[in-house]
Amino acid sequence: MISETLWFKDAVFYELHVKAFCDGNDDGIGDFRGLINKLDYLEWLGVDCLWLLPFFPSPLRDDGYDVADYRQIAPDYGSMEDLRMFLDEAHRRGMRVISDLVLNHTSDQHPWFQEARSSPQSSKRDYYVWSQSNRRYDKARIIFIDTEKSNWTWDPMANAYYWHRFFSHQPDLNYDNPDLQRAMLDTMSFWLEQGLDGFRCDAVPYLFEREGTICENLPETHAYLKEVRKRIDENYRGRILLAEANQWPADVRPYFGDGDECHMAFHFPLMPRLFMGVRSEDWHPIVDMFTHTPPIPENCQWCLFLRNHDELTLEMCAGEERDYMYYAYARDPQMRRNIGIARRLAPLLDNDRRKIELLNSLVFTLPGSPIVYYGDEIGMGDNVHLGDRNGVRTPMQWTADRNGGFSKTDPSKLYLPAITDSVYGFQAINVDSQQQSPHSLLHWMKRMIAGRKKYPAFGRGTIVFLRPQTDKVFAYLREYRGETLLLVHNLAGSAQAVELDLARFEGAIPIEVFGDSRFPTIGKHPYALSLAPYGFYWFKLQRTMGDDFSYGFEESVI
Ligand SMILES: OC[C@H]1O[C@H](O[C@H]2O[C@H](CO)[C@@H](O)[C@H](O)[C@H]2O)[C@H](O)[C@@H](O)[C@@H]1O
Ligand SMILES: [Ca+2]
Repeated sequence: MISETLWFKDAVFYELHVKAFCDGNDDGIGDFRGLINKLDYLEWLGVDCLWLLPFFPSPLRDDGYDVADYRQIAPDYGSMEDLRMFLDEAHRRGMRVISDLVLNHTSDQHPWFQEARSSPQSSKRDYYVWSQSNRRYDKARIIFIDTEKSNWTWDPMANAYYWHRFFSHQPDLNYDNPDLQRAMLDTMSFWLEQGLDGFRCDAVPYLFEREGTICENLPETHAYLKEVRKRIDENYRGRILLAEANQWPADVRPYFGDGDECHMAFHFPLMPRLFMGVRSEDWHPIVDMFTHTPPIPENCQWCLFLRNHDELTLEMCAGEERDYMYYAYARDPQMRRNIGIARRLAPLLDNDRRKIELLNSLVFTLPGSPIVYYGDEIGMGDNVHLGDRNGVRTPMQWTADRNGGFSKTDPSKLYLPAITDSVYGFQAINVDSQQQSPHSLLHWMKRMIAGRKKYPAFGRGTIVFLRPQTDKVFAYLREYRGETLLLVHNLAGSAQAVELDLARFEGAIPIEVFGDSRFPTIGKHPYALSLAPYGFYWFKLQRTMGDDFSYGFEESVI
């Protein structure tokens, strides 16, 4: 029996920013009331869990990742009552909701920091990391290299330097302080009591600092996360922790612990390799990444994504690979941010519907749970001229009406301008028109979400990569409790013929799952398929009488 506490292994996630989704009071900023009005849409789409970006009071110098109060809601987004109503309505529709938990740092406007800087005697002084020297921890890299010159900033009021891994207005919290540790655990409980189903734990590798190390992934961080998990297991079973650790898989693996730390973690390095694989028409970069991915405990899951609210990060790409990604996907320097590319999915893929479907098919069928970034289900565009990462955070496009149906306010009052260009503007790309067209990308995404949810093997199964002669055809098997799926993707922009060694499945009938059509029975000889440019198949291998499907080939559990 599938355990309900492992729901996240079968779930399709959907990431959204409250402020960007729907404006319920027409002041130009999205809010919980607006979001409630759109829950029917999300239920219709079929997603299982919403991930909300930070919705707490904030000076918004890092779009809410600079938290000024951990226990309130930013007034622009609504009240606590609105949040509770939203959670009830989401839960009533069978959807779960997780939010960001910004553990590593606060805004410099947080009362803790204001108090801490005011006096060395303040009870909050030790909540932050202070020094008289800016040379400590000098092995730690600077993450936002496009804006920051140092991880230390001098505070004239405190008469000391304070430590920050991100923007200088985001002082790092000091996890060596037991009171701070407790305060953050209590913050977590506070939101779980309101009904949240878990957290995306922002920037988890950086919680502790130790001299002589790079100050990432330290044992102390894992010990603290185990405490966090313990509190969840003891009091909030079924809620989850999703680690945001932009690291190599071997360094992310410890965030799962022995199944006693985070339930999920993003697979950051896989993401650019999916784009590389399609651009170079070669499955090797993708499969290589899985060979670098250690097995994880059975009660854990990877989170797979194509795009999110940040730049398409290239932190986990070495020199040549990074150069290739910039060359392939961001020739215009305006598209680059920090170490990455600030573009949405559709423009990255030249708005080529075939490539958009192909890449989505990969994140929906490789081991892990997929996350869809709001707007990517309709192929929304971006605006590279907006600062920071704002170009991919513009208002959701609902209709062809004023402001794309996001808000009735004067367009000049929107928190960010809506996309209006002739290709991606809301007049051309919106939910309303795509809902009316059965062949739209939106309907296709809905069908794919439903298709994935029919087969537990996607969320729970083993994977075996087939190695066809051609580099252009990426094929693999997913297997779970006797259910075998065969996935075949043509990474090339030209039609391909392929022969797959499926002799072990002799007698089985591949059923193409979207059309429910039977393909020729698998025989002793290589199985021949032809694929359209960027085409792909999802097959269920249907047994015939007497098949036991015990193949004896090596299975890799990822
Ligand atoms: O709160 C600071 C930042 O935290 C997350 O950052 C992550 O995104 C960065 C890219 O923008 C990435 O380089 C870093 O490794 C991550 O921790 C959050 O997603 C950001 O929006 C936020 O600015
Ligand atoms: Ca509003």
